[in-house]
Amino acid sequence: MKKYTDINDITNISQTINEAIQLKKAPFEYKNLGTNKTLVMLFFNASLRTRLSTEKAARNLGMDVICLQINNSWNLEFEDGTIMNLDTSEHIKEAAKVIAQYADIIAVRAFPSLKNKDLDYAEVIINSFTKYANIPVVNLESATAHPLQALADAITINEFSTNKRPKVVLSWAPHPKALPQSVANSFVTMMQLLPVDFTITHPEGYELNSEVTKNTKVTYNQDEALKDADFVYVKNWSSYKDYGNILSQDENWMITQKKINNAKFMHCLPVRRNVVVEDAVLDSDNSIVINQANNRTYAAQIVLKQILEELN
Ligand SMILES: CCC[C@H](NC(C)=O)C(=O)O
Ligand SMILES: NC(=O)OP(=O)(O)O
Repeated sequence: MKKYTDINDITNISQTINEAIQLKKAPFEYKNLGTNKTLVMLFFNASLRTRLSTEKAARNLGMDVICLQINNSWNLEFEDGTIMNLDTSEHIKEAAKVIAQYADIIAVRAFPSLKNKDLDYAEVIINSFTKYANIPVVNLESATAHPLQALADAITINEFSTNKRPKVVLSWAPHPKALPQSVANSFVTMMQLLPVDFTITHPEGYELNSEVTKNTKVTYNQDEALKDADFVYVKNWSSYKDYGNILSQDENWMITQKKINNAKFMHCLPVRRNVVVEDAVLDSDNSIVINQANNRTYAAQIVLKQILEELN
Protein backbone atom coordinates (compact mmCIF):
# COMPACT_ATOMS: atom_id res chain seq x y z
CA MET A 1 0.00 0.00 0.00
CA LYS A 2 1.49 3.37 -1.09
CA LYS A 3 -1.06 5.62 0.71
CA TYR A 4 -4.51 5.38 2.33
CA THR A 5 -6.51 8.42 1.30
CA ASP A 6 -9.35 6.39 -0.22
CA ILE A 7 -10.94 2.99 0.41
CA ASN A 8 -9.87 2.00 -3.11
CA ASP A 9 -6.24 2.10 -1.93
CA ILE A 10 -7.01 -1.29 -0.33
CA THR A 11 -6.28 -4.00 -2.91
CA ASN A 12 -8.13 -6.87 -1.17
CA ILE A 13 -10.78 -5.77 1.34
CA SER A 14 -11.70 -9.17 2.79
CA GLN A 15 -8.04 -10.11 3.27
CA THR A 16 -7.34 -6.72 4.92
CA ILE A 17 -10.31 -7.16 7.27
CA ASN A 18 -9.10 -10.64 8.24
CA GLU A 19 -5.52 -9.41 8.76
CA ALA A 20 -6.83 -6.60 10.98
CA ILE A 21 -8.72 -9.14 13.09
CA GLN A 22 -5.50 -11.19 13.41
CA LEU A 23 -3.63 -8.02 14.48
CA LYS A 24 -6.29 -7.44 17.13
CA LYS A 25 -5.46 -10.88 18.59
CA ALA A 26 -1.69 -10.19 18.51
CA PRO A 27 -1.21 -6.40 18.35
CA PHE A 28 2.56 -6.50 19.01
CA GLU A 29 3.43 -9.24 16.51
CA TYR A 30 5.00 -6.65 14.18
CA LYS A 31 6.38 -4.37 16.88
CA ASN A 32 9.70 -3.90 15.07
CA LEU A 33 8.26 -3.13 11.61
CA GLY A 34 8.11 0.59 12.39
CA THR A 35 11.42 0.90 14.21
CA ASN A 36 13.12 4.23 13.36
CA LYS A 37 10.08 5.28 11.34
CA THR A 38 8.02 8.36 12.26
CA LEU A 39 4.31 9.05 11.79
CA VAL A 40 3.45 12.76 11.72
CA MET A 41 -0.26 13.43 12.33
CA LEU A 42 -1.68 16.82 11.32
CA PHE A 43 -5.08 17.91 12.64
CA PHE A 44 -6.91 20.87 11.12
CA ASN A 45 -9.95 19.82 13.22
CA ALA A 46 -10.87 18.23 16.55
CA SER A 47 -10.59 14.50 17.23
CA LEU A 48 -10.68 11.91 20.01
CA ARG A 49 -10.84 8.45 18.47
CA THR A 50 -8.76 9.13 15.36
CA ARG A 51 -6.08 10.96 17.31
CA LEU A 52 -5.69 8.26 19.98
CA SER A 53 -6.31 5.09 17.94
CA THR A 54 -3.92 6.06 15.14
CA GLU A 55 -1.13 6.86 17.61
CA LYS A 56 -1.79 3.57 19.43
CA ALA A 57 -1.68 1.71 16.11
CA ALA A 58 1.63 3.33 15.13
CA ARG A 59 3.18 2.58 18.51
CA ASN A 60 1.98 -1.04 18.31
CA LEU A 61 4.18 -1.25 15.20
CA GLY A 62 7.19 0.40 16.89
CA MET A 63 6.80 3.78 15.15
CA ASP A 64 7.59 7.16 16.69
CA VAL A 65 4.66 9.58 16.55
CA ILE A 66 4.56 13.37 16.30
CA CYS A 67 1.17 15.10 16.41
CA LEU A 68 0.49 18.74 15.43
CA GLN A 69 -2.78 20.66 15.74
CA ILE A 70 -1.82 22.36 12.47
CA ASN A 71 -4.73 24.81 12.64
CA ASN A 72 -2.74 26.38 15.53
CA SER A 73 0.34 26.66 13.31
CA TRP A 74 0.80 28.93 10.25
CA ASN A 75 -2.27 29.58 8.11
CA LEU A 76 -1.55 27.65 4.89
CA GLU A 77 -2.18 28.74 1.30
CA PHE A 78 -3.39 26.01 -1.05
CA GLU A 79 -3.99 27.95 -4.27
CA ASP A 80 -1.22 28.23 -6.84
CA GLY A 81 -0.04 31.67 -7.95
CA THR A 82 -1.64 33.52 -5.04
CA ILE A 83 -0.04 36.80 -4.00
CA MET A 84 0.17 35.95 -0.31
CA ASN A 85 -0.39 39.42 1.08
CA LEU A 86 -3.55 38.60 3.02
CA ASP A 87 -3.98 36.06 5.86
CA THR A 88 -1.97 33.05 4.67
CA SER A 89 1.63 32.80 5.92
CA GLU A 90 3.00 29.69 4.23
CA HIS A 91 2.28 27.81 1.00
CA ILE A 92 1.49 24.09 1.15
CA LYS A 93 4.37 23.55 -1.32
CA GLU A 94 6.90 24.47 1.37
CA ALA A 95 4.94 23.15 4.35
CA ALA A 96 4.34 19.68 2.87
CA LYS A 97 7.98 19.26 1.78
CA VAL A 98 9.32 20.46 5.14
CA ILE A 99 7.00 18.15 7.11
CA ALA A 100 7.93 15.23 4.85
CA GLN A 101 11.55 15.63 6.03
CA TYR A 102 10.42 14.93 9.61
CA ALA A 103 8.15 12.00 8.72
CA ASP A 104 8.06 8.63 6.98
CA ILE A 105 4.25 8.70 6.85
CA ILE A 106 2.00 11.79 7.11
CA ALA A 107 -1.62 11.50 8.33
CA VAL A 108 -4.02 14.43 7.87
CA ARG A 109 -7.44 15.41 9.18
CA ALA A 110 -9.06 18.32 7.31
CA PHE A 111 -12.85 18.68 7.33
CA PRO A 112 -14.70 20.36 4.43
CA SER A 113 -15.54 24.07 4.28
CA LEU A 114 -19.19 23.09 3.58
CA LYS A 115 -19.23 26.40 1.68
CA ASN A 116 -17.57 25.53 -1.64
CA LYS A 117 -18.70 22.13 -2.98
CA ASP A 118 -16.24 22.12 -5.91
CA LEU A 119 -13.22 22.86 -3.69
CA ASP A 120 -14.34 20.38 -1.02
CA TYR A 121 -15.00 17.60 -3.53
CA ALA A 122 -11.69 18.31 -5.26
CA GLU A 123 -10.09 17.27 -1.92
CA VAL A 124 -7.59 20.14 -2.27
CA ILE A 125 -6.01 19.81 1.17
CA ILE A 126 -5.25 16.09 1.33
CA ASN A 127 -4.39 15.94 -2.37
CA SER A 128 -1.92 18.81 -1.87
CA PHE A 129 -0.14 16.85 0.85
CA THR A 130 -0.08 13.77 -1.40
CA LYS A 131 1.26 15.86 -4.32
CA TYR A 132 3.96 17.85 -2.52
CA ALA A 133 5.04 15.62 0.37
CA ASN A 134 6.11 12.69 -1.82
CA ILE A 135 5.78 10.26 1.08
CA PRO A 136 2.78 8.07 2.02
CA VAL A 137 -0.31 10.00 3.20
CA VAL A 138 -3.11 8.59 5.37
CA ASN A 139 -6.58 10.19 5.50
CA LEU A 140 -7.79 10.88 9.06
CA GLU A 141 -11.06 12.29 7.64
CA SER A 142 -10.98 14.62 4.70
CA ALA A 143 -13.56 16.83 3.03
CA THR A 144 -15.41 13.91 1.44
CA ALA A 145 -14.13 10.69 3.00
CA HIS A 146 -13.24 8.90 6.25
CA PRO A 147 -11.68 5.65 5.01
CA LEU A 148 -10.17 4.56 8.35
CA GLN A 149 -13.61 4.83 9.95
CA ALA A 150 -15.14 2.78 7.14
CA LEU A 151 -12.50 0.06 7.52
CA ALA A 152 -13.20 -0.12 11.27
CA ASP A 153 -16.93 -0.31 10.47
CA ALA A 154 -16.32 -3.21 8.07
CA ILE A 155 -14.23 -5.06 10.67
CA THR A 156 -17.02 -4.57 13.23
CA ILE A 157 -19.75 -5.85 10.91
CA ASN A 158 -17.56 -8.86 10.09
CA GLU A 159 -17.15 -9.61 13.82
CA PHE A 160 -20.85 -9.25 14.70
CA SER A 161 -22.48 -10.77 11.61
CA THR A 162 -24.59 -13.83 12.35
CA ASN A 163 -25.61 -14.52 8.75
CA LYS A 164 -23.86 -14.61 5.39
CA ARG A 165 -25.60 -11.55 3.95
CA PRO A 166 -26.66 -9.22 6.77
CA LYS A 167 -29.08 -6.38 6.14
CA VAL A 168 -27.22 -3.10 6.78
CA VAL A 169 -29.01 0.26 6.88
CA LEU A 170 -27.40 3.71 6.84
CA SER A 171 -29.90 6.11 8.40
CA TRP A 172 -29.63 9.86 8.53
CA ALA A 173 -30.47 11.45 11.90
CA PRO A 174 -30.89 15.10 12.95
CA HIS A 175 -28.05 17.21 14.39
CA PRO A 176 -27.89 20.89 15.42
CA LYS A 177 -24.74 21.51 13.32
CA ALA A 178 -24.05 21.13 9.60
CA LEU A 179 -21.80 18.07 9.39
CA PRO A 180 -19.65 16.67 6.54
CA GLN A 181 -20.84 13.91 4.18
CA SER A 182 -17.43 12.22 4.66
CA VAL A 183 -18.38 9.43 7.06
CA ALA A 184 -21.56 8.61 5.11
CA ASN A 185 -19.70 8.63 1.78
CA SER A 186 -17.05 6.21 3.00
CA PHE A 187 -19.55 3.92 4.72
CA VAL A 188 -21.58 3.70 1.50
CA THR A 189 -18.43 2.98 -0.53
CA MET A 190 -17.36 0.26 1.91
CA MET A 191 -20.79 -1.41 2.04
CA GLN A 192 -20.77 -1.60 -1.76
CA LEU A 193 -17.63 -3.78 -1.43
CA LEU A 194 -19.06 -6.19 1.18
CA PRO A 195 -21.55 -9.12 0.92
CA VAL A 196 -24.38 -7.18 2.59
CA ASP A 197 -27.95 -6.16 1.71
CA PHE A 198 -27.47 -2.39 1.94
CA THR A 199 -30.06 0.41 2.10
CA ILE A 200 -29.71 4.15 2.70
CA THR A 201 -32.52 6.15 4.27
CA HIS A 202 -32.78 9.92 4.75
CA PRO A 203 -35.26 12.77 4.28
CA GLU A 204 -35.69 14.26 0.81
CA GLY A 205 -32.92 16.76 0.01
CA TYR A 206 -30.23 14.71 1.78
CA GLU A 207 -29.30 12.59 -1.23
CA LEU A 208 -25.56 11.92 -1.17
CA ASN A 209 -23.39 12.41 -4.25
CA SER A 210 -24.76 9.99 -6.87
CA GLU A 211 -21.16 9.17 -7.88
CA VAL A 212 -20.91 7.62 -4.39
CA THR A 213 -24.35 6.02 -4.00
CA LYS A 214 -24.46 4.68 -7.59
CA ASN A 215 -27.30 2.11 -7.67
CA THR A 216 -27.58 1.60 -3.90
CA LYS A 217 -31.16 1.35 -2.62
CA VAL A 218 -32.35 4.68 -1.14
CA THR A 219 -35.69 5.33 0.60
CA TYR A 220 -37.21 8.35 2.34
CA ASN A 221 -39.20 5.94 4.53
CA GLN A 222 -37.04 5.17 7.58
CA ASP A 223 -39.45 2.61 9.09
CA GLU A 224 -39.51 0.67 5.81
CA ALA A 225 -35.69 0.75 5.62
CA LEU A 226 -35.19 -0.38 9.23
CA LYS A 227 -37.49 -3.42 8.89
CA ASP A 228 -35.54 -6.64 9.63
CA ALA A 229 -32.22 -4.76 9.73
CA ASP A 230 -29.25 -6.58 11.27
CA PHE A 231 -27.09 -3.43 11.53
CA VAL A 232 -28.33 0.14 11.77
CA TYR A 233 -25.55 2.65 11.12
CA VAL A 234 -26.68 6.16 12.03
CA LYS A 235 -25.03 9.41 11.00
CA ASN A 236 -25.99 13.00 10.39
CA TRP A 237 -24.76 14.82 7.28
CA SER A 238 -25.57 18.21 5.78
CA SER A 239 -27.22 18.46 2.38
CA TYR A 240 -25.06 17.71 -0.67
CA LYS A 241 -27.64 19.12 -3.10
CA ASP A 242 -28.17 22.35 -1.11
CA TYR A 243 -24.52 22.21 -0.21
CA GLY A 244 -23.58 22.36 3.44
CA ASN A 245 -27.05 23.35 4.63
CA ILE A 246 -29.34 21.87 7.28
CA LEU A 247 -32.74 21.20 5.64
CA SER A 248 -34.33 19.27 8.49
CA GLN A 249 -34.00 18.67 12.21
CA ASP A 250 -37.02 16.38 12.28
CA GLU A 251 -36.93 14.59 15.65
CA ASN A 252 -38.90 11.70 14.13
CA TRP A 253 -35.63 10.56 12.52
CA MET A 254 -33.96 10.03 15.92
CA ILE A 255 -33.22 6.32 16.46
CA THR A 256 -35.27 4.74 19.27
CA GLN A 257 -35.38 1.29 20.83
CA LYS A 258 -38.79 0.79 19.18
CA LYS A 259 -37.35 1.49 15.73
CA ILE A 260 -34.18 -0.55 16.08
CA ASN A 261 -35.68 -3.82 17.42
CA ASN A 262 -32.85 -6.38 17.71
CA ALA A 263 -30.52 -4.73 15.20
CA LYS A 264 -27.00 -3.75 16.21
CA PHE A 265 -26.63 0.02 16.55
CA MET A 266 -23.52 1.56 15.01
CA HIS A 267 -22.21 5.12 15.04
CA CYS A 268 -18.70 6.49 14.37
CA LEU A 269 -18.94 8.78 17.47
CA PRO A 270 -19.06 11.45 18.81
CA VAL A 271 -22.84 11.09 19.07
CA ARG A 272 -25.44 13.57 20.41
CA ARG A 273 -27.54 11.52 22.85
CA ASN A 274 -31.33 12.07 22.59
CA VAL A 275 -30.86 13.98 19.32
CA VAL A 276 -29.35 11.32 17.02
CA VAL A 277 -30.26 8.33 19.17
CA GLU A 278 -32.13 7.89 22.45
CA ASP A 279 -30.26 6.88 25.62
CA ALA A 280 -32.09 3.53 25.79
CA VAL A 281 -30.44 2.36 22.56
CA LEU A 282 -26.91 3.48 23.45
CA ASP A 283 -27.26 1.93 26.92
CA SER A 284 -28.57 -1.39 25.56
CA ASP A 285 -26.89 -4.55 24.29
CA ASN A 286 -27.95 -3.45 20.80
CA SER A 287 -25.19 -0.83 20.80
CA ILE A 288 -21.76 -1.89 19.51
CA VAL A 289 -20.33 1.65 19.22
CA ILE A 290 -17.59 0.98 21.82
CA ASN A 291 -16.43 -2.17 20.02
CA GLN A 292 -16.58 -0.17 16.78
CA ALA A 293 -14.36 2.57 18.27
CA ASN A 294 -11.89 -0.09 19.51
CA ASN A 295 -11.58 -1.37 15.95
CA ARG A 296 -10.29 2.03 14.85
CA THR A 297 -6.89 0.98 16.29
CA TYR A 298 -6.73 -2.19 14.18
CA ALA A 299 -8.02 -0.46 11.06
CA ALA A 300 -5.18 2.07 11.39
CA GLN A 301 -2.69 -0.64 12.32
CA ILE A 302 -3.31 -2.81 9.26
CA VAL A 303 -3.08 0.26 7.01
CA LEU A 304 0.18 1.45 8.60
CA LYS A 305 1.55 -2.12 8.49
CA GLN A 306 0.84 -2.43 4.75
CA ILE A 307 2.42 0.99 4.09
CA LEU A 308 5.50 0.18 6.20
CA GLU A 309 5.95 -3.15 4.41
CA GLU A 310 6.13 -1.25 1.13
CA LEU A 311 8.61 1.27 2.64
CA ASN A 312 11.00 -1.29 4.13
C1 LIG B 1 -16.08 11.33 13.05
C2 LIG B 1 -17.09 12.39 12.84
C3 LIG B 1 -16.49 13.77 12.68
C4 LIG B 1 -17.52 14.81 12.33
N1 LIG B 1 -18.41 14.96 13.47
C5 LIG B 1 -18.53 16.16 14.03
C6 LIG B 1 -19.43 16.23 15.23
O1 LIG B 1 -17.95 17.13 13.59
C7 LIG B 1 -18.33 14.38 11.11
O2 LIG B 1 -19.55 14.26 11.22
O3 LIG B 1 -17.70 14.19 10.06
N1 LIG C 1 -15.07 8.62 14.62
C1 LIG C 1 -14.06 9.50 14.68
O1 LIG C 1 -13.31 9.73 13.73
O2 LIG C 1 -13.95 10.11 15.93
P1 LIG C 1 -13.07 11.42 16.23
O3 LIG C 1 -13.67 12.54 15.41
O4 LIG C 1 -13.21 11.61 17.72
O5 LIG C 1 -11.63 11.13 15.80
